[in-house]
Amino acid sequence: MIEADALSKSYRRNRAVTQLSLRVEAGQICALLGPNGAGKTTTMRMLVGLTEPDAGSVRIAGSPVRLGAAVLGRVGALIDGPALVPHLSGIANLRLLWAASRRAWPPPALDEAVELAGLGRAIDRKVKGYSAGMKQRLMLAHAVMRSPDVFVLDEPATGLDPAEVRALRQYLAARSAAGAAVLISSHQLAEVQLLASHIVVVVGGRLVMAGPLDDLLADGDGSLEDVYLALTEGSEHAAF
Ligand SMILES: Nc1ncnc2c1ncn2[C@@H]1O[C@H](COP(=O)(O)OP(=O)(O)OP(=O)(O)O)[C@@H](O)[C@H]1O
Repeated sequence: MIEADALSKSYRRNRAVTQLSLRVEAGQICALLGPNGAGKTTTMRMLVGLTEPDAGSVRIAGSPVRLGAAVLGRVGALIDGPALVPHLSGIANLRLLWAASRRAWPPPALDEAVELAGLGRAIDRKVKGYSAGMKQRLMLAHAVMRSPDVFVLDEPATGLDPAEVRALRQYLAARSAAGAAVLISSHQLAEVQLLASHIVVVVGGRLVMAGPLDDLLADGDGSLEDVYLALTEGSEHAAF
């Protein structure tokens, strides 16, 4: 469903991503892992047309991706978050963001999205009174309310409490079981180990490992943290 081929992106002379290819098939939950500055967000932005690659290509469900491409209507993306309007309520913000799709309100999975966001009656309160976690949950609702079958989520669990993290994990597991392709970035390796079927590790903008989680864990003592730290050891500062 998600196919990225040889993506490269530089910011001035800083090579953020170099020749990166990855695949996420229907039914897979793929975790994109790497140290700070490894190029995860840049990669995800290229996958959904927010950043144009210098080289390489992206296809989703077989269609080339560029900003405004129709296929992006199938994608639930959480990257940097949409700009929220502080003086509008949570639900009014969702309505405003949905208006960009030029489809009739409400979106197909609005109820599910609002429930996942767990904002309760706060959905009708102004966003300027929201905590960081509440804003994150509203942005999550924005990503899922269109009932996407492709997910590109950059650190979606940031600011969520344990119950919300579990609800998100269960939601994504159910969606992937129903045939969705999910790509998620995270630094929470214990959570990733519970959620992901596949792992992609990037360091300094380059792919260092990709494959099924079970294969990755088979050689060690079963800890994703140990495997990940061995793969990325000494690289933390190389990315800066
Ligand atoms: N808009 C930008 N302008 C200039 N440099 C950028 C920009 N966005 C990212 N970079 C640089 O590109 C590299 C990759 O950054 P990116 O945000 O993709 O990494 P990341 O893996 O998502 O990091 P983190 O785990 O901290 O979120 C870094 O060196 C970063 O400083």
